[in-house]
Amino acid sequence: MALVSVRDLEMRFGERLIQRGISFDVEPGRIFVVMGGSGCGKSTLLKHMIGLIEPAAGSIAYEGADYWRADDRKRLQMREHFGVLFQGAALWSSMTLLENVCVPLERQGRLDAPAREAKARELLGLVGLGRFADFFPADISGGMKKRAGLARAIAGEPRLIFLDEPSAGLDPISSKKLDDLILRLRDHCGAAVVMVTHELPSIFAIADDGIFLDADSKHPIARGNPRELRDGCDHPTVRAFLRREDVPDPVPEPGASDAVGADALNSRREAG
Ligand SMILES: Nc1ncnc2c1ncn2[C@@H]1O[C@H](COP(=O)(O)OP(=O)(O)OP(=O)(O)O)[C@@H](O)[C@H]1O
Repeated sequence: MALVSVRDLEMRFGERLIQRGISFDVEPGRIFVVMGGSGCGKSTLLKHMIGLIEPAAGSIAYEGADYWRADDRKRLQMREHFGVLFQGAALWSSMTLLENVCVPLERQGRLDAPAREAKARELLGLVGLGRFADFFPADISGGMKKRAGLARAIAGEPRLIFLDEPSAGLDPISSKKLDDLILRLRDHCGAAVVMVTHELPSIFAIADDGIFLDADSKHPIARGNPRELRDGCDHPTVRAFLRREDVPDPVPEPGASDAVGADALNSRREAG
């Protein structure tokens, strides 16, 4: 059985449709990437999946249990298996890295204080921050914050890790290190990863599977292994994104004269 099954999901803010017809499965131990241009609804999809926003229609099930039809107790149980790293890492600035990583362990209530601290130190070591346990977030770099955020996200030994643009703002070397770390953490926890990212090198290096959301048509336009989509998908938007090809110029509005159409196209080119 799939770890996650999303079926015919429809996402709206009030009357405004963001996406509809989203269906996919995520299998245990796989890295699944949500792709698409700015504003198509990738982060919104993650927020639906972690229980922050209720779908307008459709379902999201974890190991066969429908999240939004479950009672509060069952939902809480499901959320205990999630590890989440939002954009910006969202560490608590008044706490040291060690204290930040201890928070989910305290919430779980399974370990006493010395065992929590030992576990948090082990996790910080795993992400290469062992020497920085007593630092505050303001005193470390952006890449280190992301790694600390990852340590916190996996502290509760999640079965499912959600990452929203983990390598945004990182230089290519830090970004590559973060990719390697995500693979190691996936292997360490045996968890599945659902990740939003624009970083093509990351997508091709670590994603097993994925979905491509389209802002214009407001539904997914491709699904599958990103490398296979890059090499075999014919949709112009998917090709433009994954192969960095030019997007074809829009067809001029019917009725517009050639001169007006050419002017409009030229001014668009100058503006762009
Ligand atoms: N709380 C909200 N209320 C109303 N509209 C929202 C809200 N959050 C997001 N939106 C809108 O929903 C659309 C999708 O936003 P979302 O942040 O999910 O896009 P995205 O694909 O993650 O974009 P990006 O790649 O730029 O981060 C956008 O048009 C955004 O303005």
